[in-house]
Amino acid sequence: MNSKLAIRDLNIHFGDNHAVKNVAMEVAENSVTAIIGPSGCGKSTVLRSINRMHDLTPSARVTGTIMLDDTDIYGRSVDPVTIRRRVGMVFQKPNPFPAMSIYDNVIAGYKLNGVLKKGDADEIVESSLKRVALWDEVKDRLRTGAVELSGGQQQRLCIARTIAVKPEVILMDEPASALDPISTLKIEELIEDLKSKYTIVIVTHNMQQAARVSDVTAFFYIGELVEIGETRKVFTNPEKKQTEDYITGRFG
Ligand SMILES: Nc1ncnc2c1ncn2[C@@H]1O[C@H](COP(=O)(O)OP(=O)(O)OP(=O)(O)O)[C@@H](O)[C@H]1O
Repeated sequence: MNSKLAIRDLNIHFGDNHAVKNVAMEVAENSVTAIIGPSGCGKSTVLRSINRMHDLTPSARVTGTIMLDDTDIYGRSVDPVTIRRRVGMVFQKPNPFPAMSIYDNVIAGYKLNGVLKKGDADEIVESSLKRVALWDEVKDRLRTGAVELSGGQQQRLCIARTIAVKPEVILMDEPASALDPISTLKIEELIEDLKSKYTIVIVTHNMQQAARVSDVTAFFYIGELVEIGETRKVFTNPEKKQTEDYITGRFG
């Protein structure tokens, strides 16, 4: 397996709360890994550690190593901004910039980071929107506000904004949980399509979704990684009783 991410001895505290305990896992390049587990087990906390989002939370303390290829994400000389460019994130609630047009939302990452030539911007907007299958729906109204889109379209726009800056890894925190079934299906199809180019880690509460979209599933319980393996195996023949109890709906 060609590892894109290698997590070792990961511990995360919020003050006295030891939220993530001794986690070790690897994520293969161009794969989809689903993180599942009951509410509060640390799924989002692990996900956010992969692009150093906890840097923004004063009470958070992260120890251990997370290797992104050969880069230790928490290495002393590593700039978190560089990491966030390489590791993009999509949130539960679509969060386009409300004052910006569809067009400007797609290239927002460049606007914050410097100048972009008009021709290059046009090309990035078109290719990113095509990649998320939104181009045909919005190509005639690129200058209208992003908030005029439906929730599902907004989420695809946010994914377009994420991929526009050419990340290597995309983290998704319950990206479809605020969407209707048809929009959810579109996001799931998109995930399948995106993995040819990106490495994806997705947190989901929806076990059918985990089973549909992921190659590998990691089951967490009270801050610990209980089991990680090929999704088909985890769902049909888990190694641990806790995993089996969770996926069969006995708790959670
Ligand atoms: N910013 C924060 N400040 C303090 N504690 C936090 C913070 N974020 C998470 N925690 C704590 O870390 C633990 C794990 O939370 P986390 O959100 O990762 O769980 P989760 O599995 O993603 O839950 P859910 O499925 O409900 O979203 C919880 O005890 C939570 O209270």
